[in-house]
Amino acid sequence: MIQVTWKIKHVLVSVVFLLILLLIFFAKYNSKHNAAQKTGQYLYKKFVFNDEIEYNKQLLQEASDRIQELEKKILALESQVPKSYPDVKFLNYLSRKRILITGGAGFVGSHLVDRLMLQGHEVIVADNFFTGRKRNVEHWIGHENFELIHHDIVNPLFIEVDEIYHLASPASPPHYMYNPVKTIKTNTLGTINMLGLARRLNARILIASTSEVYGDPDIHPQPETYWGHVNPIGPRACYDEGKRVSETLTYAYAKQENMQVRVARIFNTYGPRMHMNDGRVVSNFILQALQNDVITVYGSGDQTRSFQYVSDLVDGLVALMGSNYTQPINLGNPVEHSIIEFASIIKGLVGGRSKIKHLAQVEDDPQRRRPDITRAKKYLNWEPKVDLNAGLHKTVNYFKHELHRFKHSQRNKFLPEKP
Ligand SMILES: O=c1ccn([C@@H]2O[C@H](COP(=O)(O)OP(=O)(O)O[C@H]3OC[C@@H](O)[C@H](O)[C@H]3O)[C@@H](O)[C@H]2O)c(=O)[nH]1
Repeated sequence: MIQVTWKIKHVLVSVVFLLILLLIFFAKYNSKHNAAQKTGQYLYKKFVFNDEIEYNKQLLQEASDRIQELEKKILALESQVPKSYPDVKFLNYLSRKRILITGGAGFVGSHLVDRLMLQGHEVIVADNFFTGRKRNVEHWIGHENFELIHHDIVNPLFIEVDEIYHLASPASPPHYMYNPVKTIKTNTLGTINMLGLARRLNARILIASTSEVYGDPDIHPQPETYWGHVNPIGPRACYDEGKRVSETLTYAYAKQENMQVRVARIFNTYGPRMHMNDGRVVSNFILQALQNDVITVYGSGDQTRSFQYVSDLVDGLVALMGSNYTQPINLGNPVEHSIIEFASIIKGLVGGRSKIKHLAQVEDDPQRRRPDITRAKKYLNWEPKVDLNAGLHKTVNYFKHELHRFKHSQRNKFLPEKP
């Protein structure tokens, strides 16, 4: 019995001793294993993790290549699907005209393209895309009555047409001042080329002139008989003197070559398809208000302008081309607003938290401008129909949409710079 107890004790002591040995072994093994784990993590971070970044980069690159490939395929497929166009009127060959619009991809030009296409005419657009955009006329690309030519009218153009609307020229002050020599060339050489083309074809030509031919006027409102008050060497001269020469050339050709000419003096015009960085007051104020930026009023804001909606202008241009009236005609809305008042109108319409900020006055900025439209009423039976609120409402919606589009594109660098 004593021997059995001793044996149990002996076994127990041996088991305890073994357990202690095992514990020591496990403790040592664990600490070694932890160290190894730490070293492993370090090595993993140093080499494998970096590899993982490279690997992810590679995956992204592959994904982007694949997306590009798919986009190309979608474009190819889209070009096979017959495009649908707005319904154009059918005109027989006697009433259908071939009409050239220079600057037809621009703001005003593209609205004129729409009107003439819908009427059933064949329209050819010549544009150098300095301020015009393919997007403005893309809904007509591929239509059998439509043609788009990438052409700078400073160089001659040889085509066959019945009528020419010569609209090509930058029109916004920051744009036309950006390259004044080019602006002068467009309005002199470009106009000579178009008048030469019209003479060769015996085509009727309408020249887009401007209210800027009146300069900073000392007669108010401005009738067409007013000769203007223009600084010939000021920063605006490239445009206002350019357009004055354009008019001079037009009447010189008309007299010398017995041509059919029309001259529209276009006053401040606004509406959808204005460029996001057009730089003129309507687009600036709307974009500033929509983004809660300060509204930039140049000078005191007491200077005045009269704003016409683009569809009214297009009505006037088409009516003028179709009329027998050959002297210059004002096309503008006679409702006049001061610029500070205009800023409040935009703020009221858009809402938001924008504050008005006065910046330095622009050199040679005309102080008052309002068209006398007696001539247009009498000879074209034309006057503007769209009131400011309705026109601005459409324009604000257009710019809202543009902002949304640009937010989702790389091109948002084109947004007007914040002052
Ligand atoms: O951010 C702005 C932009 C413009 N303005 C002011 O608003 C007034 C209108 O300026 P815009 O740049 O819109 O246009 P302007 O009237 O000076 O020229 C225009 O005249 C008629 C057209 O032929 C042309 O499209 C354009 O030359 C100016 O007094 C200008 O100083 C501002 O106060 N803030």
